[in-house]
Amino acid sequence: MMKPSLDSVDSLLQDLLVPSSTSANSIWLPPTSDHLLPDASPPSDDEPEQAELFETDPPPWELTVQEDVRLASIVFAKSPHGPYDYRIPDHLREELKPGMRVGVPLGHRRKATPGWCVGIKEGSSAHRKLRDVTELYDESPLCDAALVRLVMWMSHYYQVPAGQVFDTLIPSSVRAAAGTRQTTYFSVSPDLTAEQIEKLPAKQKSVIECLIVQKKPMTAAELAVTAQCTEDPIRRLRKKECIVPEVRREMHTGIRIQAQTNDGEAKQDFTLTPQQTVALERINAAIDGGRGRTLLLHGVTGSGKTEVYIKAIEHVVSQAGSAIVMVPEISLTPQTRGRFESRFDSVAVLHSQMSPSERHFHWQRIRRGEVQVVIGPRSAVFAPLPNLGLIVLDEEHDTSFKQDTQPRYHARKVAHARAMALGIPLLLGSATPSMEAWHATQSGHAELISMPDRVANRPMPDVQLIDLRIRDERGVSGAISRPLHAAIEETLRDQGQAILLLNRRGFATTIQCPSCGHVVACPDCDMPLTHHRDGGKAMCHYCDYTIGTPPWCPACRFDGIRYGGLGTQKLEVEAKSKFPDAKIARMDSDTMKRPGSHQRVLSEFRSGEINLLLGTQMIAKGLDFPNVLLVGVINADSALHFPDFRAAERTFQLVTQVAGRTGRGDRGGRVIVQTFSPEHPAIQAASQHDYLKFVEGEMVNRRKFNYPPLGSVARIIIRGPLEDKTETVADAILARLESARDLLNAEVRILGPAPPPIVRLRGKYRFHLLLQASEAAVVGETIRRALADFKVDPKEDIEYLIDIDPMNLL
Ligand SMILES: Nc1ncnc2c1ncn2[C@@H]1O[C@H](COP(=O)(O)OP(=O)(O)OP(=O)(O)O)[C@@H](O)[C@H]1O
Ligand SMILES: [Zn+2]
Repeated sequence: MMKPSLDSVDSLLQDLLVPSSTSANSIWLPPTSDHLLPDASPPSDDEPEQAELFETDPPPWELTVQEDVRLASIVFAKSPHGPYDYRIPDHLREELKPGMRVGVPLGHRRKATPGWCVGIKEGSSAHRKLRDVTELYDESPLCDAALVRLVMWMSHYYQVPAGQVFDTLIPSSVRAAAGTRQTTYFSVSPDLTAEQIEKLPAKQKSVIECLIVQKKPMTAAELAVTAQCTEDPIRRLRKKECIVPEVRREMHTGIRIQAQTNDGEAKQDFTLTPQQTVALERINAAIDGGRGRTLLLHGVTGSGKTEVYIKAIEHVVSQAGSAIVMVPEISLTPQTRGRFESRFDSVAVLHSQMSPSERHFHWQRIRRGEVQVVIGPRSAVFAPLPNLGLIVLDEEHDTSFKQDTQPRYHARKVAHARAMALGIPLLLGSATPSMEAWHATQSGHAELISMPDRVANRPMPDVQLIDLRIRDERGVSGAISRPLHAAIEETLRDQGQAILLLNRRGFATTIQCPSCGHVVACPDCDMPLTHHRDGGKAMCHYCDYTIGTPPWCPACRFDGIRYGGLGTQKLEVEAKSKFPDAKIARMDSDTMKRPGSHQRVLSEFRSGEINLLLGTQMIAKGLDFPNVLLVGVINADSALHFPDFRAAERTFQLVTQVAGRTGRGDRGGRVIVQTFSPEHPAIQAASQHDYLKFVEGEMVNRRKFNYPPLGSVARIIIRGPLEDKTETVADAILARLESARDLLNAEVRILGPAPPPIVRLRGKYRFHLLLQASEAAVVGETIRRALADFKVDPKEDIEYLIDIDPMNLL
């Protein structure tokens, strides 16, 4: 039998799902297909070909009967990935639907292989050897037809097996039915006659009468209590088939919807500002328009975007619709939750600290249509709301919306695909829109809505740049410069609150021997270890490798080893000694490990128990505290010199966002930014609150090199335990990419293979290749062609990963 031709599968999908538009940026193009999958059958080259042994063609008189078979396309998470066709046996004909899990024979495997049904069609098995679907694992589909199409689109676009996308889309807690148990209910057999009942022994008779009176199926335990008997008569009735069992899967009663949370912020409802009113009108018009479109709400920090989202969702809910709101995980603060929970009857908040049964419970509620608003991080984009009317992506520029493991999807991109397929608006919101979103507004793929002013006529805070190259500015010791020191003192004196940003955790970021120069590094990643004061640990921030901090140099035994570089722990020590009366809290991923720690610190900050909050970018986003009179940025350049074309964009966003945490009340606010590069355009623009100036300048840089959003980039990472073997595979991939490019006559620039900035990670050597072209489809097709049947010898333990639209080039 023939192997399915990948080319044909591929080009079909390509035609179906990615319209070959000539528009500049296919990032914004929707999947638009109602179709499902092309024909294919599982590979069987490892099986003896039946045709060689027998005559398999059916005799002509059987052909007509065979025309009428129903086929299911099945995909798998592990190789081979499918889709392959299977015959649906008669007893599953009515039950099996796309979006369900099945078990099918695959190759020589003894046990049924689990897979997902992605399509059903009528067909003929006359000329093909088809095997049957043997198991059906779900009673109803785990995702509807629209989500199945989204899976197929993601699989195609991100070049990930559809089975793996399903496993991402449907949480494992749902697949495992976490928090449920099977219960057997009994009802009276319909065949049981009154005469037969009369003849039953007394106990059994009373059980039957019980069931008749109650008019509903009951469990054995319930029956025993109601009929006041042991379980023995029930067992006997069951054996005689006088009562029939029915197994149901039910949620534990133990799971409760989490109590509504709030950090103490008073409930609000205000009249909208004129800018908010206009924004809302335009969003509502899009909701009513019934077409898929993207809107970018560019509102400066403190312009009241959240209120606009809430009002727009109220509009959706008033028409019996529902909405998804995605926020960076870190903005899932009690404040955000509280604002939504106080305005809607039923909100489901999804977050990473949920237990599997909680997650499953919410998923079921969402699917049953009991939830109006789902709030969560990027994975909320898959929430199975039945009447979805709006998707909101708040802080759309945030890098946490890109998943950094397979499938490496971006929530913005997937949300766009889902919204367009459903014909509903996608609302992106940010004070510092990503270059991608901005470009979309400039190229006509998204509508721009601006809110250039803060609510209540509040001014943007003044920003003062401190040039750290000048000794007088820098101050004598420590990380807090003289002017910042004075400003903190003044703020504390005025009973105000201050926020200090330092985007590095730990105490010291390098541990180096001043005698021989040895730097203590991770044996698996070659990156310097960070010294953490609590517990005296030296940790790798890339793989969590941890040792006790060495008291002397491991290389030359010199005992004056030095801790260099500055982390939040060290800043905390400095702040405590410089401001002994201040109540200081540190917020970074080390102090925020325990569930609820976030909420605790933020409530204490709101109540004023804490007046100096310092931390990593965690404190830079979304927080809205009116009494914050000062924001200090300890080192604005920390992200500026990364080898990444987005370094300037990230710096601009971080500084603008953290600066935006002040001046949000009636008492005003100011910002002090310490930097070694005060003249850098990103820092200049951030200090002037000038987004337009920044994007315009940055767009020129991007255009020069055809970087996103003007072109499209993909990255292939090759990793393995031996450097030279890994490089050989990388070279082989390069050769294939080049010939695919030539074959397709595609204009694709291929860079590398080269070692990325992180040369070694978790003990694996790494190489990467970058592909660039003006259209995503061209990059994607080149990779698909090149790697369709590329296999690495499994003995060598070398992997390659495809990252479409990478957000991180380390
Ligand atoms: N129309 C209004 N009148 C008065 N206050 C308002 C109005 N709309 C919103 N606010 C308040 O203004 C503050 C800022 O709003 P919000 O937090 O939504 O800003 P934002 O645009 O999301 O800012 P950021 O991008 O910094 O997170 C909040 O305290 C909010 O309650
Ligand atoms: Zn490491």
